[in-house]
Amino acid sequence: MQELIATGVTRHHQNFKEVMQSYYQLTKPRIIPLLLITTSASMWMASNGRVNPLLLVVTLLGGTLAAASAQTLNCIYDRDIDYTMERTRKRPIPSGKVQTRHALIFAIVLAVLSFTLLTVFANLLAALLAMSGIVFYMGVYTHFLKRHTTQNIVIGGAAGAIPALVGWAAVTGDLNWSAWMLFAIVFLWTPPHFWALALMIREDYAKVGIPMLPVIVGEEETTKQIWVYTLIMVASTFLLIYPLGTVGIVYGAIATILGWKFIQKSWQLLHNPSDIPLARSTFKYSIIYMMLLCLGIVVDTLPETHSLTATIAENLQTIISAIPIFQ
Ligand code: HEM
Ligand SMILES: CC(C)=CCC/C(C)=C/CC/C(C)=C/COP(=O)(O)OP(=O)(O)O
Repeated sequence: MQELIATGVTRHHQNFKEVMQSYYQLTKPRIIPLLLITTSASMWMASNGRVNPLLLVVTLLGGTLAAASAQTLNCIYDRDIDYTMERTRKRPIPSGKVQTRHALIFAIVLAVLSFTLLTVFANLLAALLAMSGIVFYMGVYTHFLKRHTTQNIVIGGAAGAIPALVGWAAVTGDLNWSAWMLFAIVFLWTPPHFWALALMIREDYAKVGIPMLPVIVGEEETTKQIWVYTLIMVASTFLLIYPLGTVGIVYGAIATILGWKFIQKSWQLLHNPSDIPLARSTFKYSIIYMMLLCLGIVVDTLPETHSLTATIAENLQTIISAIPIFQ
């Protein structure tokens, strides 16, 4: 198969629009918005709700280019298994729409553009972190882990959590505990996110010999691990409130409601490990969860929210002190 692609036998003739679409597909574009949402949440936290709009645009653009480069390299490396798996067969390289050599040039151009943009308009740390995301996703996850260990996405998940660090670094030029905490939340979120999906498509992974957890240890053990990671992840979301104090009560309320729902889903899955629709719903919820949690961070850190909660607290204090038993 690789030979076939390498010799270009399967190459397709496409018009300009189709070529553009093929390169766009190489970047696995549906995943990028959520990576940018975690970057944005981090930028809002780092700037106490006052993000410089230009820096935001530049950082998100740099992040998009870096993630697109990483995904393109992954498409090149995994072209053999992508050809065999149902879900990935139509990707541009296995379907012969883009040649491997051209994809490589595309990935390099994207990475160079990302590095330049971030270095010039944000800072060197943000640029280096974005590049480390590419290296880790490609070198550590795709090359070393994906085909060799059931812990592939646990360790590899660190790549997907790096955009949170990029966001913080772009604002402050530095990293602190809060930045690492958001990194840890995304890191711990990745196993429930991915294993719920892997439960649905484990036959596909089994076919190409990828040792995704459900393929090797089965559904029951996988749902146990999803349960444990969900509990630790949800608990970790509160560390941003205490002891870190980066976010407050509004985020706390949102994290509680969202976390409770995630725990419920994982619990149901734990007791119904073969329920594929439930696994699908848990996977979809994991995405909504991360989106809304990040939105919660943004809303919580806005100066308007601070003044609103301060006013509510003051009024509550006045009301409480007017009640005789509290006087
Ligand atoms: C090693 C870590 C991860 C693995 C192995 C993984 C794997 C996957 C896979 C296989 C899909 C299905 C894609 C498809 O059908 O083409 C998916 C979907 C998705 N992933 Fe992940 N993921 C990881 C981390 C992340 C991270 C960190 C984010 C963002 C913060 C993310 C966001 C998404 C989104 C938004 C989708 C849904 C895309 C759609 O609408 O089809 N993933 N993930
Ligand atoms: C800062 C920076 C550039 C970070 C990189 C972040 C990044 C690209 C994360 C991607 C995570 C992800 C969707 C993995 C799926 O890979 P897979 O190969 O298992 O999926 P597949 O089976 O669909 O090919």
